[in-house]
Amino acid sequence: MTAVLHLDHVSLVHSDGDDHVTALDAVDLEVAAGELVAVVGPSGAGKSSLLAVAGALIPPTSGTVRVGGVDLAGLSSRKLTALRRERIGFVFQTGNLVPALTSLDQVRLPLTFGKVEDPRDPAELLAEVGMAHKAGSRPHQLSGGERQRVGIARALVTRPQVLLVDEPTAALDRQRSQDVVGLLAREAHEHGVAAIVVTHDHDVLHHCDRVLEMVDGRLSPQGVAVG
Ligand SMILES: Nc1ncnc2c1ncn2[C@@H]1O[C@H](COP(=O)(O)OP(=O)(O)OP(=O)(O)O)[C@@H](O)[C@H]1O
Repeated sequence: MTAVLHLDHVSLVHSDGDDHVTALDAVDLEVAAGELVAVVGPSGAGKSSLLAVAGALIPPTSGTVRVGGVDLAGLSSRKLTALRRERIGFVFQTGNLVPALTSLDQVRLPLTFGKVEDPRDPAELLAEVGMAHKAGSRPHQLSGGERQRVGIARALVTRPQVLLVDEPTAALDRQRSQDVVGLLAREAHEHGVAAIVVTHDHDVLHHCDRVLEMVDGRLSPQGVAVG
């Protein structure tokens, strides 16, 4: 399998005056096209930092991040913005939808920021995530699970190579959590997306192809002590 997302010895140190916090400590990670990787771990372990670095939102302090073979360190801020828009999809805890927009317009939104080669059809995508019947609804008319589905469709409309998902089930009951993570797995597998989902929810891990654990900024296969 081809790895789409490569992190090679990535460290991230947050500095605040004389205070230094190592959020990521020499992280190596490869995620292949069509693979859903779960990252679990205690609060403050560095999981959000991992998504921020993998998603080209924060440059690492050291190490290399490559998306689709492109080393992010070599890119201007304009090129980084374009790469984020075209190749990376983000899904946040609560869906992060725009209050005034209908579900269909939420999914169209990423296509209005600039030219996208070969986007997916927003209406078809909405149907694929089981939300065609709510195409005209606004976020306040949707349940938490429905908002997440719309947020997932929005993240996928540009056909990203990489999908980064932060705690998608935090606000959901058990059944909806299963449905949402099952949907993420299906989308990753069927559309060849390299996906990472950060979660505290151990009930959804069976949907994922691999489970990694982050402790004190270090990443290891779940159940393996970090030394
Ligand atoms: N901007 C920042 N400045 C300073 N320290 C930061 C900053 N962002 C994160 N940190 C620190 O880096 C470490 C990792 O934080 P991060 O948010 O990545 O953890 P997390 O695993 O996502 O936690 P949670 O599960 O609570 O969301 C923590 O010690 C945190 O306090």
